[in-house]
Amino acid sequence: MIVFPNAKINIGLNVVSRREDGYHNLETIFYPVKLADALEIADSDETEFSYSGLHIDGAPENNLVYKAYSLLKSDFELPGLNIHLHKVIPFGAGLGGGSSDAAFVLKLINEYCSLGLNSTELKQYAKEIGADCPFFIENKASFARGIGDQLEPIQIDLSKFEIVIVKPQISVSTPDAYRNIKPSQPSFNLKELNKIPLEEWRDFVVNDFEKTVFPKYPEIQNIKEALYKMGALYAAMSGSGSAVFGIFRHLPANTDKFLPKGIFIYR
Ligand SMILES: C[C@](O)(CO)[C@H](O)COP(=O)(O)OP(=O)(O)OC[C@H]1O[C@@H](n2ccc(N)nc2=O)[C@H](O)[C@@H]1O
Ligand SMILES: Nc1ncnc2c1ncn2[C@@H]1O[C@H](COP(=O)(O)OP(=O)(O)OP(=O)(O)O)[C@@H](O)[C@H]1O
Repeated sequence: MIVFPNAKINIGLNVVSRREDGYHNLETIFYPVKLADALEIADSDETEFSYSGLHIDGAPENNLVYKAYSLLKSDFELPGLNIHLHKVIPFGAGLGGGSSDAAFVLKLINEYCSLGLNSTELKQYAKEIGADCPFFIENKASFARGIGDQLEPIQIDLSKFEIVIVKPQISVSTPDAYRNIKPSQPSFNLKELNKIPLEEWRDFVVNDFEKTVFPKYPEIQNIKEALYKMGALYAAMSGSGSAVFGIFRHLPANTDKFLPKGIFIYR
C-alpha cells in the first residue's frame, strides 16, 4: 500500500502569545499542496524501515516515521511491517514534511492493520509527535490556533491557481525562529480570509516570522519580491521558513529570469 504525504503552506501566521510550556499560541491557515513524499507499507517477518530520496539529517530512530510507528506499537499488537519513505519535500523549510510523514504513517498503519482509530484519536497521537502533525490527519484547508492543533475547516479553494514553492539553500531552525519572535495580537483575523479576494490578501495577511527571518536572510525576502515581480497574486514565507510560496493565475514561462540560479522551484 502506498500513500503520498504532502506538504503544507501557511497562509498568514500570527504568533499570538508565549505559553508556560515554552510553546507559542498561533493563528494560521494551513493549506495542503501537491508537493509530496511517498510512503509504502508491506508485510514483513520483522519490522524494517528504509529511506531513499533526500538525505534526512539525524539518526534513523529520530525520524518522525519511526516515532509515529513506535507510538502505535506501544498501544497495539502490530505485525511485522516493512516501511519505506522516499523523501522529496525539503526540510527546514516550513513545509511540515516530517509532520506529514508521521501523520500519514499513523493513518496508513491504522488502515493497513485495521486498528479502528477515528480521526479524533489519530489527531491525539499526532499531537504527541509535533504541533504541525494533527493538521495532516484530515489534510484540508484549516484555520488553526493553539499550538496549531486546534483546527477548524475553512472554505478556501486554490485549485484554479498555480502554487509555486521556492526553497533557497538556507534552512531555518523552527525553535530559533520562535525564540526570536515578540508575540502580538493580529490586526487581521485570518478566519475572515475567505471573505476577501485573493488579490487583496497582500494588504491584510502577514507571516510574523518574516519580521525576524528576512533581516537575517535577505535572500529569502528577495525571493518573495521576485515572486511578486513574476506576477504572483500573493506571496509569503511558509511557517518559519525558508521556503517561500507564490500563488499565480498564470506562471510566466521565463521564471529563471527572476530567481537566483540553481534554486529549487516546486510546482
Ligand atoms: C512554524 C510552524 O510550521 C507553523 O505551522 C509550526 O508552528 C512548527 O510546528 P512543528 O515543526 O510541528 O513544531 P514542533 O516539532 O512541535 O516543535 C519544534 C519547536 O518549535 C517551537 N514551537 C513550535 C510550535 C509552536 N506552536 N510553538 C513553538 O514554540 C518549540 O520551541 C518547539 O520545541
Ligand atoms: N521524515 C522526516 N522528514 C523530514 N525531516 C524529518 C523527518 N523525521 C525527522 N526529521 C527531522 O525534522 C527536522 C525538520 O523537519 P520538517 O520537514 O518537519 O520541518 P520544517 O520543514 O521546518 O517544517 P515545519 O517547521 O513547518 O514543521 C529535520 O531537520 C529532521 O532532522
